Amino acid sequence: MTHTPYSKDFPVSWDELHRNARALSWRLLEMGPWKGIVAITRGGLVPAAIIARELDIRLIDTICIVSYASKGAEAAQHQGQLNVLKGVEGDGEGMLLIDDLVDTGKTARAVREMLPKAHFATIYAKPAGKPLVDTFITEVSQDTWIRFPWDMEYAFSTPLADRDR
Ligand SMILES: O=P(O)(O)OC[C@H]1O[C@H](OP(=O)(O)OP(=O)(O)O)[C@H](O)[C@@H]1O
Ligand SMILES: O=c1[nH]c(=O)c2nc[nH]c2[nH]1
Ligand SMILES: [Mg+2]
Repeated sequence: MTHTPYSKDFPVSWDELHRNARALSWRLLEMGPWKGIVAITRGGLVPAAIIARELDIRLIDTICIVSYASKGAEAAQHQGQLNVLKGVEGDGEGMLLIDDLVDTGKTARAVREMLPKAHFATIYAKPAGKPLVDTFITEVSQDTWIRFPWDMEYAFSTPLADRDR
């Protein structure tokens, strides 16, 4: 087992994610109008779809970027080099830049440089990344790993009394 900075798990259900994405939509609606959305793949895709539906936005583009390993639950908690597979044209004026979360802020810093005039919004923010986000809904501690519903499935839960403590 390799060491990661994450000691807490924060599982998020589809219901909870939907509710938070709608709460974010309410905030963004008041700040609009918006010309379109740039979703940061892949984590930003689901929040972007919900926000686009709520704000009636039809123009949706992507920045395709990867920084955390994707093979296996533990490997996923290790950040590597940022790899931008696809960018977007322009400076982001009037556009919403949407991601699921900011953690260290490394991804946020890179996308803000690419689209300096865009409004950057996420559902979740950890303290190190928080200053880089214009609007977010829920803060979690830096040592928390958020488990998104698309990364989980229903499984047996070991009773608390049987777990190593
Ligand atoms: O603030 P940071 O430390 O840079 O981390 C945040 C980024 O990490 C995750 O993406 P990831 O690179 O794992 O790719 P994915 O969206 O395809 O899961 C998440 O969706 C954010 O985009
Ligand atoms: O699913 C995820 N949960 C997280 O807490 C996180 N931080 C960076 N990248 C992440 N991906
Ligand atoms: Mg991502």
